[in-house]
Amino acid sequence: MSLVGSAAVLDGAFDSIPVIDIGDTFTPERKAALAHEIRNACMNVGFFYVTGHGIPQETIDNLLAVMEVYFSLPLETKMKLFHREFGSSCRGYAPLLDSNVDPANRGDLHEAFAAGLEELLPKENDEKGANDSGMAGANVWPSEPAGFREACLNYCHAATGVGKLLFRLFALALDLPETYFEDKSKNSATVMRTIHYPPQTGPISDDIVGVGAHSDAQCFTMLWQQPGIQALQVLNSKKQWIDATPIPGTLVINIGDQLARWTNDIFRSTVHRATSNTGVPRYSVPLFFGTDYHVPIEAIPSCVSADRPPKYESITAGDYLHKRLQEAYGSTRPS
Ligand SMILES: O=C(O)CCC(=O)C(=O)O
Ligand SMILES: [Fe+2]
Repeated sequence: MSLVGSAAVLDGAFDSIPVIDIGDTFTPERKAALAHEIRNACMNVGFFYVTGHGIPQETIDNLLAVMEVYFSLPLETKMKLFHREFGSSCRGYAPLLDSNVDPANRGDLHEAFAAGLEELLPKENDEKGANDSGMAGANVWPSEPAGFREACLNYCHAATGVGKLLFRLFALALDLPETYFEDKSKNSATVMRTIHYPPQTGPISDDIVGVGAHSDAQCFTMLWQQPGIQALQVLNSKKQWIDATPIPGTLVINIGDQLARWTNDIFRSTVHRATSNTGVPRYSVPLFFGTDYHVPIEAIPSCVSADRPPKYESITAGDYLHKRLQEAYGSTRPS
């Protein structure tokens, strides 16, 4: 069935999130079968877990270990890299209640540290800062704990490899050449956020939650979430919150608003939130994958028909992201 035809029958009334093994992409047949599974997940749910992603457990364990130490540092130490000093929420430290993605919320009850992809051995002339424009710029790194930068970058490099594979599978899922997104995401605006949610107890309140109901702004997100702690929930078309229970060894992938725009909403950018009242801290690590700053986001022809005309105006990825970050960080009411 055509993409537009399939979209008409899938209604987003899911009650579970599919698990897809991406470990075997060695033959064109296997890739095509995987792309089909991914297409269904993106059209009906907008979320799926992946197994077989190949990120070594040691890389994840090392990252969690440095995150725990980093977030336990005194606030004034972390505030030395306050992201508002650099004018980019994609770099540096964001304290509790700094962002607010849901206007009905009082602020997002988490603190985070953000960085982009860079080589482990810093280059003398880093082209990234020059090329990424407002989306990124050079990273900033805390001087403690030792090994923080290496642990973050090791994870970021491994996860970016998975992201590149997913971009290829998304292209196949959209009946496009496998490399469709490759030249559009060369200098990709990958942003990694390490997040700490402090312990919250009592009933879940919509007034102050870990991260309020939102959809993600970039093309797609790859999330590592701490095993054993339920927090992430995904909204279906019946307005029910479906738990995205952590499954050890998996990553959670979700479509963001830019890919929804590319696909004329055939791929769903599904609203989600994270909140936990377990009384223990929680850590998670989303990586947001986008295209390069000047790439125009406009409906892919296979996602358009006479019955489904383009829903969105063309906008560059950079301008779009800039607007969304203003909304999330500009409307913060810190108390
Ligand atoms: O921490 C989580 O489980 C989700 C985080 C999230 O949705 C985000 O950062 O966009
Ligand atoms: Fe999100």
